[in-house]
Amino acid sequence: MSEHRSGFVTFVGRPNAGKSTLMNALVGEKIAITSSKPQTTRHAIRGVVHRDDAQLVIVDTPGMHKPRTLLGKRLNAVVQTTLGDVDVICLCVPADEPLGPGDRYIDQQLEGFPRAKKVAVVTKTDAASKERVAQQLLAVSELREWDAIVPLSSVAGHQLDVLVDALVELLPEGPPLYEAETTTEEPLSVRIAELIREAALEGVRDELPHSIMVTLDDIVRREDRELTDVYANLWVERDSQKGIIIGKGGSRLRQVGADARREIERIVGTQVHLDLRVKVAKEWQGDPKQLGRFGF
Ligand SMILES: Nc1nc2c(ncn2[C@@H]2O[C@H](COP(=O)(O)OP(=O)(O)OP(=O)(O)O)[C@@H](O)[C@H]2O)c(=O)[nH]1
Repeated sequence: MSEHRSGFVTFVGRPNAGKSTLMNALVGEKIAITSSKPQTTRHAIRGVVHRDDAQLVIVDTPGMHKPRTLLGKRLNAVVQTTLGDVDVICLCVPADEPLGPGDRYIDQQLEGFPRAKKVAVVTKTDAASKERVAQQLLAVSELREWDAIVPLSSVAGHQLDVLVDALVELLPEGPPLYEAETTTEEPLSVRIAELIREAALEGVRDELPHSIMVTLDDIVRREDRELTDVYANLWVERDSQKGIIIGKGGSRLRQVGADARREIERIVGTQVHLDLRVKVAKEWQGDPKQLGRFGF
């Protein structure tokens, strides 16, 4: 039997390419949020895939895009640091949309990381015809010399094992880096904040998704009963957005709270009481002080 392998892998690709969904499918536990809104992933989240012969540590990155706001610039800096550290970079390209300037821009950025092996992943094959998938594989293969090219569907669960095999082969030999039970390093507070943000993103449009930020004041596990109190703030940039989030008579906020609570209960393992306050941080995406407070 060959030696044990271990190392770091990250997924890049334009917004909505299916990176978060793929990582969740690989790790088998919901740790990165997914939504139909672009650019919802803001943290470098690690998931760990365990096998007898290998351990694959997956680092999720914010979408790589041309920065327009200060937040955009800081997010890109996170991406640069992440990519400098990993063993394999996977460029995700959806099968159901033609290759565009966004994909080429990111592909060109990969030149800056010569140490990493590079894998092309054609995602969402369930959403495209066989011919379309074949065309996309051809188009992708013309971008560069890849170490591997894998078409797959995270939703249908097709070819995920093929990707894991290909990635493991590209990892250096080394011991396991994490305990066998570990599936994520992300602190509980960050996971909870992300679940609330995911619930809040449901059904909102235009610029609002990017204006939403969630912070946690406290998580208190009651001693006398199976209950956890979560104190959270949902930040928006303008008073008008506050109204949208809260909804008529508070109806929308109640829905967000109920949706988030269900997901939080799954990861904390007790009932949850969620105290969710909506607050305004004026134009926080362009305010260095606010960005610092939010951890960017
Ligand atoms: N049909 C189909 N849809 C998928 C698949 N994978 C992801 N999607 C959908 O594509 C959309 C984007 O998926 P995400 O995983 O959030 O994409 P992302 O690349 O992480 O997006 P950002 O966080 O914006 O960078 C969601 O609506 C997913 O449900 C797939 O295998 N098949």
